[in-house]
Amino acid sequence: MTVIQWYPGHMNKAKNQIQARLKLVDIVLEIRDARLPQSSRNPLLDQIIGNKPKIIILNKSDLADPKITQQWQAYYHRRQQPIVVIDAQHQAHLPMILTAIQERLATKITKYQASGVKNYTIRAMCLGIPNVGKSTILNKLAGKKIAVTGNRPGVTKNQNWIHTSHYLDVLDTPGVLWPKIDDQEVAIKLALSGAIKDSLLSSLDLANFAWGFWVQYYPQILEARYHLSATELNPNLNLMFEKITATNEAAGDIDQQARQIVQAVRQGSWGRFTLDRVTAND
Ligand SMILES: Nc1nc2c(ncn2[C@@H]2O[C@H](COP(=O)(O)OP(=O)(O)OP(=O)(O)O)[C@@H](O)[C@H]2O)c(=O)[nH]1
Repeated sequence: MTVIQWYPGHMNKAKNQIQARLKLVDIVLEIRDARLPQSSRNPLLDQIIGNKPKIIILNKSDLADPKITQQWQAYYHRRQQPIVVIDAQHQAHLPMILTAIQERLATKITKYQASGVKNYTIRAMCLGIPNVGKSTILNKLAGKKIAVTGNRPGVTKNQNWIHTSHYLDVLDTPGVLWPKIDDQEVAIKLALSGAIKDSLLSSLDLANFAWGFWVQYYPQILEARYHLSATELNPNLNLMFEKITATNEAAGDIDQQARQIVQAVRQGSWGRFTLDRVTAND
């Protein structure tokens, strides 16, 4: 996982690099974490890419709550925003990206075909915040391990095209944008999913948030894991420490317990989860 120290100068540099490369492509693949369909995006991205066609790829779907992923798919369908849900570790999921590109660029492709161009190439680039799986997706598209380099601030790279086995070329240099973390809740969600460094937030804050969230959305997991009855479960973690310390996995002082909770969430020991929710008004 890479964590970038993000300053306004860096942001501008990344923006300029991405904008320069945008001119080379027909379509943007915006990679997000399926556990955080909203928090793992940089809201500036749409401003940066303007009218360029875009497909959202919700990656790491194997870690997300499948019911909520379906709700997010419906949410973006309602907005006519193409979206693909994948687990990039599975090669078999990748054709879904190609299909979505074909659909999104159908008019362009039809034009090529009508004018007799047989060997047309569609060019794409991946964009996203750190750790969402950009390199993994590029490697899978390439069908081999390639040296993927993000546009780290201050580093100028030559870009190469990855020729996939189809009519699609993808830039081997993904655009990296820092997430918008001026909101404490977004920062906590990103830290719980491993997108930003632990040291940016206290484990206790993370554990408190996780506990409250699980009590609300996944209570059965906590009940089973910490041998609690439904009536014992309290959303306030401070009131629960004594009870959960009785289980092996959450022993030690409060800080230690908090760290264990965060680790358990990250490792998936608290099950699959989605921290961003579609609300009734969406
Ligand atoms: N479970 C799961 N893990 C994934 C998936 N895709 C990527 N990963 C893992 O997530 C971590 C980050 O993946 P990368 O491909 O390095 O992410 P990136 O966006 O290129 O990250 P930066 O280089 O920090 O910008 C790695 O440990 C991957 O193995 C997925 O679909 N499911």
